[in-house]
Amino acid sequence: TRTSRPQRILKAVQRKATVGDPQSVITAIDHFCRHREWAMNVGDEKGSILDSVVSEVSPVTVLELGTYCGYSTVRIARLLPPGACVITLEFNPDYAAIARQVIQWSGLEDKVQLVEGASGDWIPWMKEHFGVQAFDLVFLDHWKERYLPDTKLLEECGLIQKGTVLLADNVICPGTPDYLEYVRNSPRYNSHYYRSHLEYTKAEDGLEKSVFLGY
Ligand SMILES: C[S@@+](CC[C@H](N)C(=O)[O-])C[C@H]1O[C@@H](n2cnc3c(N)ncnc32)[C@H](O)[C@@H]1O
Ligand SMILES: O=C(c1ccccc1)c1ccc(O)c(O)c1[N+](=O)[O-]
Ligand SMILES: [Mg+2]
Repeated sequence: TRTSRPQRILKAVQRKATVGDPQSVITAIDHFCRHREWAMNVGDEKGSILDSVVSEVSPVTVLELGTYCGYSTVRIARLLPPGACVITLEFNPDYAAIARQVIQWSGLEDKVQLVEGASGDWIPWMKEHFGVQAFDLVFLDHWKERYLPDTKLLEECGLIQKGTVLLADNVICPGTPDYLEYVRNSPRYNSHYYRSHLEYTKAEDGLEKSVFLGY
């Protein structure tokens, strides 16, 4: 086919959403993915859980691992107070290019720092390059086998401190068994499972929220 799925998602946003209205961008993507083509956004059902965790944490600095088209980036950024921001990492340049346009359409570009690159390469530079002391919230939603190594890397880099909240998508489907075992068995995390469904489907999935308790 001529266009990619992310390009078709962007078209749906440009056709159906209002510039500067993040909710209309979210609604347009969810409608497209539910009625036209499934896509791996966190979606509306798990997205509502994400919203409640963001509101509860009211973070100043958020790290998102895996941007794709920017759907969850917009969900997070629309809830951030002035001065707060989300740094989102995406290593696929085509996806990053679409996400920039989706984020721009939502009018939230001032609250978002989209970094084109791999989490493993960029996490060690977060302090130096972005002046981040520690993250208040990390949303893990990139390739599932990277959840555990990147969590350990964040710990080693001192980017996870007492009170930092990790929120992980897809802990059931496709599943992140090694990550789940780690956060649920570690004495340094307090974990809770939010049962839900794989985006736009009836399959079980859920989010795992893990609060770092400090060393
Ligand atoms: C499920 S999609 C993200 C969906 C997005 N969080 C949402 O809910 O709208 C996963 C994305 O992570 C990206 N990705 C996977 N591994 C990565 C890594 N190590 N560093 C940066 N991006 C990565 C993929 O290219 C893909 O776009
Ligand atoms: O891995 C997939 C996947 C596997 C196979 C086909 C399509 C997607 C997936 C499915 C649902 C998600 O919410 C998600 O974040 C991902 N992902 O790629 O990171
Ligand atoms: Mg996901």
